[in-house]
Amino acid sequence: MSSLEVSARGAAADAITAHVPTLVQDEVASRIFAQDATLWGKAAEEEAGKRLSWVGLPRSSRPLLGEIAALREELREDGVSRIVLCGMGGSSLAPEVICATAGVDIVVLDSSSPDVVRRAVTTHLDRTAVVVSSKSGSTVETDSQRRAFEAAFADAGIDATRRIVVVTDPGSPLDAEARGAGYRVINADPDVGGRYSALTAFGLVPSGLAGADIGALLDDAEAVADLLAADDEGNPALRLGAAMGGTKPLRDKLVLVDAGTENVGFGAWAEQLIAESTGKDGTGILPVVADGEAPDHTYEDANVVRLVASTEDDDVETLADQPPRHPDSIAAEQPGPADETREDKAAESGSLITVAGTLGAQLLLWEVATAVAGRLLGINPFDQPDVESAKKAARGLLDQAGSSAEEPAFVDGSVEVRALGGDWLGDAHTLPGAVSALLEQLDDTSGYVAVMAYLDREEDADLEQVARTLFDHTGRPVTFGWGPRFLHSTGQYHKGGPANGVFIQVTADPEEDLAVPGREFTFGDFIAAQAGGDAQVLAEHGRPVLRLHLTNHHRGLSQVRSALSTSGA
Ligand SMILES: O=P(O)(O)OC[C@H]1O[C@](O)(CO)[C@@H](O)[C@@H]1O
Repeated sequence: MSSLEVSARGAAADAITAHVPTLVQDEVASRIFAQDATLWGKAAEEEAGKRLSWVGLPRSSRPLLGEIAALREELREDGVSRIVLCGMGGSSLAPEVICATAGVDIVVLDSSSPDVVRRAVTTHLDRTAVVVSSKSGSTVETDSQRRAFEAAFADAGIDATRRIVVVTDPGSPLDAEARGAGYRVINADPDVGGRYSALTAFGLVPSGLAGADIGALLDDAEAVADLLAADDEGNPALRLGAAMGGTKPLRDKLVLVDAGTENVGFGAWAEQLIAESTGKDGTGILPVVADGEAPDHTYEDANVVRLVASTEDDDVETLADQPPRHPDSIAAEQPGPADETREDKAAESGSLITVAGTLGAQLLLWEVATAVAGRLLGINPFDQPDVESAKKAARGLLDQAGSSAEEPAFVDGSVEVRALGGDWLGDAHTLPGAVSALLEQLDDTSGYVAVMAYLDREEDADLEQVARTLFDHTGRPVTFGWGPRFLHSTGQYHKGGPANGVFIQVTADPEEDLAVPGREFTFGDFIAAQAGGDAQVLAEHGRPVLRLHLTNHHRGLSQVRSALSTSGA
């Protein structure tokens, strides 16, 4: 059995029938693996020309294995048993999934919350090593986190050159600075973009140091490389890409449901790959990492992906076994009412894709499929033009650090309420009323709700449940992102994708602020500027944004959870 299987039903299967023959005829798969930059149009050619090296990583990354193993041994001999990874988006999402799937511990620090950073730098520092990962070397979150660790190691009398490992592109600002500081530096392949970097040093170094079997990961990816490069109608990546980007009308909400996959937290990694690759020029695919069952998502623009366990071969047919669907064969395929399951019903009315495969195989599968979907959508899957706008706005607000935020529309208990992006608030004067006013802006055939919580994803984890209650109430897809982590994932889509999102932002004063050594701003200034900057840019794009700021963390959070969970939502 191949370690990679895909099947599709409903609109997704029709998209496969409609597009795969042409993709095969145009030799798209083999051209991707030949790093042909012309596949996405003239405007994308320059960027694509330096962003396709990921197709060779299962082989080209192998020299890293020995270096990482030796470094892991050296650190263990130095008493290290805790690995902290400082990195955003593509510099941390893959190690998070790789380690969770391998069952090894790693602390992923992808927050600028003072309370979160303080916890990371003050816990078991004596047995901690830190991987600082940044492709550009200029991501402010990662730079600030590094500074905090450097200060902590210095205060503890620990030699940072023995405890800080840097992963960055050759020649980045961080590359020179880290080498100058005497840190171990491992350069990554510069011709791979962040969200495609799972099998580069960005994915492998932190995961290997944490104890994951990264050799097996590369083996699993290599085992399917030829299958994914084949100009063949059975190619799972051509089929998944067609199913993702080729439905007609476009089903642009890709609902990722964990239906038993062994790849823990896979949706969080796929979310950045898909949202940041496709969400631009007013189009794109919005990943919706959903809890619950596939059949819950029956809205017309849903394309549901069931991520099943590799061993479930009775539920999944390799597409090579499933003849391309022909319109008059569709009726014959439908199971009779008697033996219809909820899945069948979902498939008939909607669009259902089932994917199984080892993590290594799926990392490569989804990278190829996203590139194929990008071609069908007519966008450049390798740039992220709108991310910079939020970073620029945040920098502008940082320059005004300390100045008070604009006055709230009103305060309800421990929550300051602000409404941006239009005068949709009306006469609402309570938190539930403001939530109702925002949800009235939601288009009931194409809209989505994005909850963006600049809070502590460990301590405040149960807030994520509001995604389900808002979905139950609105019947529309709801995404939940922790800030600023989501800014490097769905953030691009929110600003560059279709203008049909409504946004709920939750921020809070920190328990205690934390200085960023060597900077005029604190972590508290920074995360507030990131939230303010993103809200500002969303509003400038005409998106309605409800900003909720907790003046008392516990009481405010309880009010927000209630307002987003009651039927009044
Ligand atoms: O690895 P870097 O350069 O720090 O960038 C982190 C992330 O930020 C982005 O550049 C923008 O979100 C992502 O594409 C990238 O994965």
